[in-house]
Amino acid sequence: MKFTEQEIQGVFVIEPQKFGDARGYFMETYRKEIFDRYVGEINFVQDNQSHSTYGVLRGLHYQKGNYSQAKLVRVLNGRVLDVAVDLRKTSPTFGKYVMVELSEENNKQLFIPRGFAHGFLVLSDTATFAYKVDNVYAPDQEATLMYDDPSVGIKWPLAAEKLLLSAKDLNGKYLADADCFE
Ligand SMILES: Cc1cn([C@H]2C[C@H](O)[C@@H](COP(=O)(O)OP(=O)(O)O[C@H]3O[C@H](C)C(=O)[C@H](O)[C@H]3O)O2)c(=O)[nH]c1=O
Repeated sequence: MKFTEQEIQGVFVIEPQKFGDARGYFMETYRKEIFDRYVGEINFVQDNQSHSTYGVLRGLHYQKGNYSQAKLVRVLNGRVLDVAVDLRKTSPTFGKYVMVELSEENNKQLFIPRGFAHGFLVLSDTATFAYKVDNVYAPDQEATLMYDDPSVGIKWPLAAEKLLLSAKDLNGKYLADADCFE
């Protein structure tokens, strides 16, 4: 299992070892003792899974304050562009983002610490997305950072008219008004 820290400190791309044979393949996708050695102790408490079609953009979401969630995300089927935006006010990379292609082909995972907005854009016909979080769902603490915030400047490869977003995601806040993290 290979861990590569990204240009935003604390964000890691993780690449599991894949064992192929005539039947198919096997890989360990998470082992706490290894993960904690590279990332620091994280106690995941909830697993999530979503399925989306081409052009769906889910995000950019986060839970406010102490309800914030660290996330370990991966793609079971398909291909997505995964994005994490640093919302930690004291961070030298505040307002900056990491964008990583996660797919069933590259088996890459992304670890996103607490204090980030997270989302992804589906680039395959469909995509099944699975992830662990270290804080349970708190719907009344949810917030959305607008995917098209010019002050963040995320370079999505699809034009806005080709995107499919939920009503919630079309009515988020821009960075200047967002509930960021101390
Ligand atoms: C997140 C969540 C949602 N739900 C229910 C609430 C809604 O009835 C339904 C769909 O929720 P939502 O539209 O918020 O789902 P996504 O747009 O995929 O939200 C996720 O999108 C981005 C990528 C994230 O990183 C977050 O984990 C999460 O906000 O699932 C639950 O019951 N538990 C949960 O933990």
